[in-house]
Amino acid sequence: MEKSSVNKNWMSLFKGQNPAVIAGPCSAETPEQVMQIAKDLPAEVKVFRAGIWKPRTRPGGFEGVGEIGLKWLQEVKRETGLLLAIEVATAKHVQLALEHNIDILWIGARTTVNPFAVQEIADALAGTDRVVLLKNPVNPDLSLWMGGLERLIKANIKNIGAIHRGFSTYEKTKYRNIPEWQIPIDLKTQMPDMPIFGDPSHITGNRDKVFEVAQQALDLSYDGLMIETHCNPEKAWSDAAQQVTPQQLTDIIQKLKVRNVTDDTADFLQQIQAYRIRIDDMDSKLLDLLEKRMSISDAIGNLKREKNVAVFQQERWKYILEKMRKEGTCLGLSEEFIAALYTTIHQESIYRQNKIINKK
Ligand SMILES: C=C(O[C@@H]1C=C(C(=O)O)C=C[C@H]1O)C(=O)O
Repeated sequence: MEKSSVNKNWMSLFKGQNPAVIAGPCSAETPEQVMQIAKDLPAEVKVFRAGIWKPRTRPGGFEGVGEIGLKWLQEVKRETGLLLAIEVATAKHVQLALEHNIDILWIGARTTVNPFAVQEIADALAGTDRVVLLKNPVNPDLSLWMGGLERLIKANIKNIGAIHRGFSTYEKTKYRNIPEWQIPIDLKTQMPDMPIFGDPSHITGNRDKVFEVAQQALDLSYDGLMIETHCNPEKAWSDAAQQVTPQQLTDIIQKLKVRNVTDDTADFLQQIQAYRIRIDDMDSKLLDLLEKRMSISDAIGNLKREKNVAVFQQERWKYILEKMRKEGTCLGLSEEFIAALYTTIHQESIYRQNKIINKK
């Protein structure tokens, strides 16, 4: 990965606003609609978004106004000075976006899943100085997300970034697309210079929850937010449930707390250092205990080998998981955490015993 070729300089488009906010309707509907929303947006917003071509899950829905909408957006830019952001999904979209001086082009989650499609767009944009943002793929696959970004980098597109819009699930959950925060955290770890935007509208699918997810994104030091905004959300031609009004967006931006990367005061540094020493000490003890537990599991593995007993013991595993769930929740630890922790421990334990039992 050519890490050094990613830069955040293009973030200056947001004129120092923190958080950087891209806002506007899910879809451009009419010239009046885009202009009204653009004019009503709070002054903190410097980039106007609107979908021109809409990839719908099933045919028959509103598929976007198409090319004509680009002229309406140009009018918005002329009148308000807002920069423009749209989604592109094909080389043709890219060509039209470039011709109409769109400043930020984003690649949607349904496109990111297809490396051929991302490559086609990267080729069409090769060497551009426009900003290109890539949404995460709909499925929780970090490599696919990174692979798309790498295709943009390889096409010598300098001004790039990622958008976290959450991941599809078959089950109904609290949100429309589950955030799986660990995936963008891993992306940040692997591509530290990559600017990342949160898309609370698509994660939540519900305007009442946009604030909480936007705040969570800022708590993780995201560089910006994309928030769908419409003057009459209930009547919107697409994504009616998740769009906020310009007034609601103003309230959200005012309420959001931007976290500092760190704090230089002696008081903070002293306190955090003291805590971290304790955590380091406990981590060493945890590892020591885990190693001791694995040694006992190895001994059980040897015993099973001698007596020809199966490695996986369903009843015992069920008992441990239940017991630890109960003890854990009494201690204020979440059930999910206990389940994930013990599943990992059990997997390793099984893996080691398997090796022992099959040793030549
Ligand atoms: C350690 C054992 O083997 C396996 C590993 C377990 C564990 O690590 O706790 C529990 C049950 C078995 O699936 C055992 O049989 O007790």
